[in-house]
Amino acid sequence: MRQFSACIEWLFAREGDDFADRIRLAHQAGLSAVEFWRWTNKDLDAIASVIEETGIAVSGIVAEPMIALTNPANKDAWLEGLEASASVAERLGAAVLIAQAGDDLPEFSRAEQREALISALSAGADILSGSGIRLGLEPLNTKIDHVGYFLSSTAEGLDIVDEVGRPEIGIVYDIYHSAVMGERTEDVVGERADRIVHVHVADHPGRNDPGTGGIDLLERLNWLFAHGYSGRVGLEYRPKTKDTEAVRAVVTSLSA
Ligand SMILES: O=C(O)C(=O)CO
Repeated sequence: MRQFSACIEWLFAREGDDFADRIRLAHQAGLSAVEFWRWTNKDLDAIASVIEETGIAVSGIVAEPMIALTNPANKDAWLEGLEASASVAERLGAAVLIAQAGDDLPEFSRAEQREALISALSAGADILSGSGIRLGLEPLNTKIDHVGYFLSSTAEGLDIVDEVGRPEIGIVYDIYHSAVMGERTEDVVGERADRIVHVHVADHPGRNDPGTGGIDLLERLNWLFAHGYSGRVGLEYRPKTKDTEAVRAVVTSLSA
């Protein structure tokens, strides 16, 4: 059965609720996993205790600090943060850490930035080795949400992952970002679905609930699972309503 993970930065975010409350709501809605972005701004004790209470899983968190890996000067600070992020992931049972490449920096050539990225990720693989945690580099769209970001191409992200050549390093494939960039999943992923550590979905336009826009999300998910992806589907969208039933309907509509 396809497993879903609610991104509680947006889902179940009701006024006055803290993140522990959002996790409880996700559990009540029948979700088996949640994910969130930064961990340094969260009450980790409260989160750990609600995970214990509900039995829900944390699928992934973001590796901090979120500094540009495209800048070689950031490597040491990022690696130090990665160690701390991996400890938090271990504590919460999260198998995925998300890495963002950072902006395309005018003071460096594209080749220099790619080199910096590969060097940071390779050293990051040493830190994660044996932990069971995989780090996913996330391509993002540069047309709407992340103008100026270095990595908007899924194929280039996969090339970088292949150049690093370590099982600990993969990509997060966000179908929304990919579709906004005009990519077709089968063209850009090809035979490399096993390098995807996590998938995100949202519809376009609006980055709202699947079914509110024009992306063929179910077909793309079906293709990914048929071609070797076996992880969770992260519901990372801005919900149009705060209605739990709407989340359930999304899960049903994207289930195999
Ligand atoms: O920052 C974004 O837009 C993301 O997709 C984070 O996962």
